[in-house]
Amino acid sequence: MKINIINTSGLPLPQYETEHAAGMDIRAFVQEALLLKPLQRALVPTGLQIELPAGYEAQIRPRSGLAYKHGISIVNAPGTIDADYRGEIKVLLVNLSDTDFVVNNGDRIAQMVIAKHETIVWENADSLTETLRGAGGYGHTGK
Ligand SMILES: O=c1ccn([C@H]2C[C@H](O)[C@@H](COP(=O)(O)OP(=O)(O)OP(=O)(O)O)O2)c(=O)[nH]1
Ligand SMILES: [Mg+2]
Repeated sequence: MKINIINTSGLPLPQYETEHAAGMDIRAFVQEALLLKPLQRALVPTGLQIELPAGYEAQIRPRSGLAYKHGISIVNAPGTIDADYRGEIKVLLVNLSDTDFVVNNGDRIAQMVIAKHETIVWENADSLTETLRGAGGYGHTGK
């Protein structure tokens, strides 16, 4: 499937790093290196604008390597790129470690998964079907 993209970053397009990868790594597009102090967050530009077909979304997810080695995550994970959004995609990084982290131009800071979604219509109801779980949750089945 082809999706229109505008790339003003001069960096490589997001790409699948392996044959069956779900996510394409996306890169930071910054004029100068960005310093993220412990617990600091930043909206990191990518220089990318996309045109998703109706019924699709793009999810912006953390990379596990950055999370494990440097405590770098995404505040709103998974970020949601709506099909009707035409602005620049940005990544809301947060440094959850106790040391500074530097983002350089071109660094692969996150990954994007293109996914289908439903658009639903609510049906007002007076009751819902019964299930074994019922209202149980939050660990009610035990460890
Ligand atoms: O990580 C993200 C999340 C969102 N967006 C863009 C695309 C998305 O379509 C738009 C709105 O995102 P969202 O719905 O999550 O934010 P909101 O706070 O609900 O803003 P809005 O009222 O504009 O929908 O912002 C990004 O670039 N990166
Ligand atoms: Mg919204």
